[in-house]
Amino acid sequence: MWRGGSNTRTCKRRFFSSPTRSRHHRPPYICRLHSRGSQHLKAMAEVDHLAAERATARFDVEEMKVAWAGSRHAVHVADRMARLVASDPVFRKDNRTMLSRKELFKDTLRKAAHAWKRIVELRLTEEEADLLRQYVDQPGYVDLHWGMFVPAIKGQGTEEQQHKWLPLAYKFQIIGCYAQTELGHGSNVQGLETTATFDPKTDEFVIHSPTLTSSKWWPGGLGKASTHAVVYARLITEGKDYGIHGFIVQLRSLEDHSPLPGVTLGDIGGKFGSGAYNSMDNGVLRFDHVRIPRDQMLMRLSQVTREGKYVHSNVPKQLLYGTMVYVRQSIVADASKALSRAVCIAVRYSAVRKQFGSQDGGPETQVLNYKTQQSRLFPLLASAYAFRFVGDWLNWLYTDVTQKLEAKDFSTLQEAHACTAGLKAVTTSVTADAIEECRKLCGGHGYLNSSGLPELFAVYVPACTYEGDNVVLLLQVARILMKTVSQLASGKQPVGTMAYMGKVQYLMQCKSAVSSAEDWLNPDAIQEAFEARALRMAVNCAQNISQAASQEEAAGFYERSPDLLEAAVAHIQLIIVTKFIEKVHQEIPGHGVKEQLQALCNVYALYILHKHLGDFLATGCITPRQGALANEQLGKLYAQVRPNAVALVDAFNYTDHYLGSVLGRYDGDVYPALYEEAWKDPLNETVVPEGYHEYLRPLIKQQQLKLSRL
Ligand SMILES: CCCCCCCC/C=C\CCCCC/C=C/C(=O)SCCNC(=O)CCNC(=O)[C@H](O)C(C)(C)COP(=O)(O)OP(=O)(O)OC[C@H]1O[C@@H](n2cnc3c(N)ncnc32)[C@H](O)[C@@H]1OP(=O)(O)O
Ligand SMILES: Cc1cc2nc3c(=O)[nH]c(=O)nc-3n(C[C@H](O)[C@H](O)[C@H](O)COP(=O)(O)OP(=O)(O)OC[C@H]3O[C@@H](n4cnc5c(N)ncnc54)[C@H](O)[C@@H]3O)c2cc1C
Repeated sequence: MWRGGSNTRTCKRRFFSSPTRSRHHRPPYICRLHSRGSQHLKAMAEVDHLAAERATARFDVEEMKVAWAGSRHAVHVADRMARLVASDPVFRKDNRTMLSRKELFKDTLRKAAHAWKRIVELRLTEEEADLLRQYVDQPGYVDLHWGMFVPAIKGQGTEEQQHKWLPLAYKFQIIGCYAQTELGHGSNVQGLETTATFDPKTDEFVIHSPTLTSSKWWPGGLGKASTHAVVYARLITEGKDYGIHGFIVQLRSLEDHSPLPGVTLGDIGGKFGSGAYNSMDNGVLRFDHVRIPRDQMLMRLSQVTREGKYVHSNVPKQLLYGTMVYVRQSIVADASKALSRAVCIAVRYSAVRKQFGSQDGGPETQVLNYKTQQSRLFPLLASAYAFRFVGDWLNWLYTDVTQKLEAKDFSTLQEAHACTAGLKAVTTSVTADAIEECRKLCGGHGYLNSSGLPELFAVYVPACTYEGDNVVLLLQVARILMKTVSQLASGKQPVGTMAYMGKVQYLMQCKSAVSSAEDWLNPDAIQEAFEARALRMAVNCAQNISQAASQEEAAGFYERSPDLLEAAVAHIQLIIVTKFIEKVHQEIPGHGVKEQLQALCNVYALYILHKHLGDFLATGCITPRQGALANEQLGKLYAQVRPNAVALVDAFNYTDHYLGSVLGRYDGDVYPALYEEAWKDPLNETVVPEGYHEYLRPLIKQQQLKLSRL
């Protein structure tokens, strides 16, 4: 009966109804846990398996938390919001990868509603509310509502339009998304096909999807949740196509959520990974001559008059792309969060995990002590810090440019575009690859969902594509680099992050003075090598393009685009290194904090130099010997980081809830957690699996029968 009986009875039921028997069948460790109950678990949680690691840190972790978060206030608020989320059972997420798509989506709606309830009840500030949503850590329609719909209205709506729509959005009386991408075009925004044709008879726009490929496809929150969208469509008036513009369109009834007449919409289907981005209802949308009032065209940049006349304000057309610029800078800030989570898991687990080295019965070696582990992991740790600081700087730049735009100063628009596009591309590509590397650094256990790494990767990796495919964005940077190089001859001095190109005479011929490994600790030596490499790569590309004299410039650019991509990456890496060096030059309080950041800055720079040694050598910035010295210094830096590694990830100040990883637990008590987690899998709900009677038993019996006949 027990073995062959109903396989739908759960283990839980059996354990409680027949303790003796269940103990017999239940894995021994679980029995021990349950018999001792929560007291035992509590006692276990008090053991800090990483205490010895924490004791070797040579800096003040609390002060490093401040350096990471940006201020004492930021640490305090983040801490409060993280704990608020972690202690609320509604925000539980450990079961997420086991939910069906429908359950996961409903769970997301529930969490979003509960988060909003808490935000209102506790009267949280905008800063606190943003953090709370971040710690809920589940992609959902609210990301697009707050992250793109509201900013699009703020950036492209007139005062009057903002006055009308923003209060509705702020109180969730409407839910909005950002509907730009179509089935046929995403990267090429000018190629979008949806039309918005002005009808002067009724003072309305007619929104229409003329082809299958014009169907809106991908917008997050569109599939099931949104009532409204900012829709990007070709504006046609007086028979003329004026290109892409934004329109506020209602999609669903505010009474029963059904699609409005002429609107067809739904979810586009399951996406990569279990759990992960499947909590988001990315959607498809088609319009069949849907009419909206004229005043629902976002009219800050250009207008259509009552008579149907098109009027463009005296501002650059690219301001239409402002929402994307805003989100790209947020994505850079987000990269350091995702990367630091993965690194935190891999560092803590590497300190716990031991393999080999105990021939004489002594302790085995912590895998974190292997030089190969360090050389793979510490550059990622350094990158997390580097991205954090360049993200802060980019946020400053964005705010500065926005203020200038308000004052009708458009001089820094190109700089904002190049920096947001390039940094978004480099930081997301590195982070996605780094999460996967962290999974490998955790060996087999990293492949388990309970490590948190597979889901983190699956959620993160589309960042390389959304908000602009990374290659497309880097080519934008390359174009600006080529423009800047071409202007050098005319004596125009480049500004902002391109200013170094003004030192062209020097940087094209300088030779690095490094003669010992320690010389690479000099920030000037690093800065010079990175500047010379970036400039020489850009100039080489420009020369190659112009030498293809038979070709048009655009054709030359197309031909050389793989090299241009590398030149753009070199330029962006220079920005990251420069901003890290500038950060370390600042006053940084706290015992040993500045020294640790200095070491990480050097790790980041020398790792990039080592990884891209080909570029540095090919452009003649450094000699092979100097390259070898950089690698030698890198090894010394890894040894310096090693005793501080666990404390450096503690400084991220992540709760176990937010990390969502049995391998990255703060207390390092990994094995009982892994063991316990396994038994939560739905497959373990029954001892005998479903399907046994249909498939396994007949197979075994058949074989037994055959054998018995022999
Ligand atoms: C939503 C969450 C918000 C915050 C949370 C942060 C945390 C994030 C975590 C999770 C959130 C996940 C949410 C994901 C949501 C995803 C949304 C989307 O994907 S929305 C769709 C995004 N689509 C794109 O990015 C499309 C990319 N394509 C383009 O941007 C353009 O087509 C282009 C590639 C730039 C080309 O444009 P175009 O053909 O018009 O022009 P060009 O000829 O190339 O250039 C003409 C000149 O314009 C300049 N330019 C181009 N872009 C800009 C810009 N943005 N700003 C300023 N200037 C720009 C360009 O340099 C040319 O200049 P000149 O040479 O003429 O001087
Ligand atoms: C998870 C997710 C969420 C999204 N959310 C939204 C949303 O909320 N709203 C919205 O409007 N959109 C959204 N998008 C769409 C997203 O913005 C686009 O997918 C993205 O801009 C890339 O465009 P594409 O899909 O057309 O790629 P494609 O351009 O078709 O890219 C395909 C390949 O072609 C290459 N390529 C394209 N053009 C060039 C070129 N000029 N030179 C060299 N190579 C090129 C690319 O590098 C890539 O390798 C989302 C996408 C994802 C994956």
